[in-house]
Amino acid sequence: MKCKVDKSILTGTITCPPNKSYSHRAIFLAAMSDGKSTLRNVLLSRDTLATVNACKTFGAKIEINDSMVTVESNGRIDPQTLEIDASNSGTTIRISTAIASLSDKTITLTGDASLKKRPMGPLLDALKQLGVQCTSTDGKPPVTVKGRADGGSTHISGSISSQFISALLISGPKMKNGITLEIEGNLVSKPYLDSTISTMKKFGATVDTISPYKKYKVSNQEYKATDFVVPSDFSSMALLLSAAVLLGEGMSINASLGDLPQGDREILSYLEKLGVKINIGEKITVDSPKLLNGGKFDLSNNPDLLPPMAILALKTSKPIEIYNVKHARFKETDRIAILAKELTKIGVIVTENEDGLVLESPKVLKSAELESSEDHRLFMAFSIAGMFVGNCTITDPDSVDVSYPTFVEDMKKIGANITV
Ligand SMILES: O=C(O)C1=C[C@@H](OP(=O)(O)O)[C@@H](O)[C@H](O)C1
Ligand SMILES: C=C(OP(=O)(O)O)C(=O)O
Repeated sequence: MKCKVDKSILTGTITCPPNKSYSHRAIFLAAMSDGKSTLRNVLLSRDTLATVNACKTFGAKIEINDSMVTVESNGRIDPQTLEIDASNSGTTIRISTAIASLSDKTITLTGDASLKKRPMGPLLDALKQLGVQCTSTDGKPPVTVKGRADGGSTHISGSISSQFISALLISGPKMKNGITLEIEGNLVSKPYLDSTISTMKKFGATVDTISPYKKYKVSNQEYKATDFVVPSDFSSMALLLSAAVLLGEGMSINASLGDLPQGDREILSYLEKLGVKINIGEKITVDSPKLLNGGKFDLSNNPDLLPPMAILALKTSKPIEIYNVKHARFKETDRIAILAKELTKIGVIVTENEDGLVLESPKVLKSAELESSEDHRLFMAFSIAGMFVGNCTITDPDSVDVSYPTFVEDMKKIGANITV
């Protein structure tokens, strides 16, 4: 499927969707807690519904009423079926794989064509050290695990994904010996570990940080059912902020920021460095210069900011250099390669490096068909870029149901010329 986008001026208020990462965590931890948890402002998307289905498989009773989700559980992991389909969600399959290893049944975990290309090896190697039998398809899904994970000491590479570590921390309290986890090399996407530990704390579990992002100890302990409010999602907001910078005239963003840590809040400092003034009041607005400053950006901690940062090259006076984000190649797609190829089509001057991109403003803007390869963040970024260039076609609009199902209708309400 494709959609057409044309030059647009965005005016009015748009509401940022709930945070996908915290929605996943709250559902998983509630499913591991004895009692009833009430989760509010939960993101309901293809990814988080995959987590709901996984948790129902683990034995939790889950009811969804608009954005309020109630989860009832006895806290035990008792798989009702022997297969979990995580659809397009890396977070779901990584965390579900560790939780599934808490039972003594052989559980298969799989996903869609994109997910079947995403690495699982480091997590499986770490689980084997904890007494779990694991198989994979050349290090990728479908994978199988057979517990019961007793726990103990394990080590894992941090160079590909923080989700492997989040998965082990989350399942640690349920292992009779707890876990001591050592992370080898430099951990990518560090802030997501802070999100994991913060959410675990909300559900009554403590993590002993022996050395931040290097070594953790989690003792055997019970999760406690609780009420949880999901904040707005800075990863999605980054796309709306880039839209405001490129297309906004009187555009504002509604968001409930909360106080839970979000690594992608860094988008605010990156935009300030580019010369954009951010106004955070009842709503969020931006004052953008005609041309941005350019600059160098280490996105090791913020891989999902790559698409919204890359399209800002459409109006930069100096190059935007993005580096230290090789792990963006292991998302729904190889985002570095696709951004390089597709943004070149509309005139952006792109140099692709192994760990990032150098992007210079177009000399001449060119309309084109941009292929998002069913990657939700690429579709949204390319749509915004297409509204700046004009007369573009963008493939795979349905991909947004993964993280921002109302993106097209919300954007149209503030003036986006986008026709699916
Ligand atoms: O833990 C999470 O919720 C996520 C972690 C990040 O992945 P990596 O840790 O694999 O970089 C991020 O890209 C993803 O969108 C969500
Ligand atoms: C990569 C993403 O999520 P996941 O890893 O959960 O698929 C994303 O939301 O961009």
